[in-house]
Amino acid sequence: MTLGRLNHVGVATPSIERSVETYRTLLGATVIGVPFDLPAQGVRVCFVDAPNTQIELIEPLDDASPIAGFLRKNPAGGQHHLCFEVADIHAAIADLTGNGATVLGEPRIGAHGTPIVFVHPRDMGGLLVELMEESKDH
Ligand SMILES: CC[C@H](C(=O)O)C(=O)SCCNC(=O)CCNC(=O)[C@H](O)C(C)(C)COP(=O)(O)OP(=O)(O)OC[C@H]1O[C@@H](n2cnc3c(N)ncnc32)[C@H](O)[C@@H]1OP(=O)(O)O
Ligand SMILES: [Co+2]
Repeated sequence: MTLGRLNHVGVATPSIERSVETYRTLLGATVIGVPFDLPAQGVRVCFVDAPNTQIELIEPLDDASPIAGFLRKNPAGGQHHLCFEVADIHAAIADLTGNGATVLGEPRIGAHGTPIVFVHPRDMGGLLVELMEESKDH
């Protein structure tokens, strides 16, 4: 596989509303999306734009959400994952598994409407990595 651009930095938060206010007032964020739910992934999402990438604020929709588990360990929230773009998610999965990495589950549609997968943190030095198939319409 070929590592593509950093699409977003996933940041877990107990409150998207409070986090948006912090990014706006402390960091001067101006382009802030409308929060939306992704029930299939158990998260509520809000994108904050930076010139070269996005912050993906993610809040748990329920106790079964992976973000709920993260917040139980990190109640204030914090950096959760990095998401890189790939040209072909299936080719990337084949390369990763061929190199012994653990890909978590099957590709599913992520917050940008394209297929995503996650690589287990133990394969990436403690970093949760999301791979997102780059959108074909650009
Ligand atoms: C809508 C999709 C959206 C998008 O961009 O399109 C998103 O990004 S949604 C993001 C939320 N979804 C996910 O995170 C799905 C993938 N995550 C998982 O499958 C789990 O969270 C997993 C496997 C990373 C951790 O599972 P779990 O929390 O149940 O297990 P543990 O707590 O025992 O953790 C095992 C091991 O991993 C370490 N860990 C957990 N979370 C993270 C993290 N975010 N970053 C780094 N490391 C993490 C945890 O500390 C444990 O380490 P150990 O040394 O074994 O104690
Ligand atoms: Co993400």
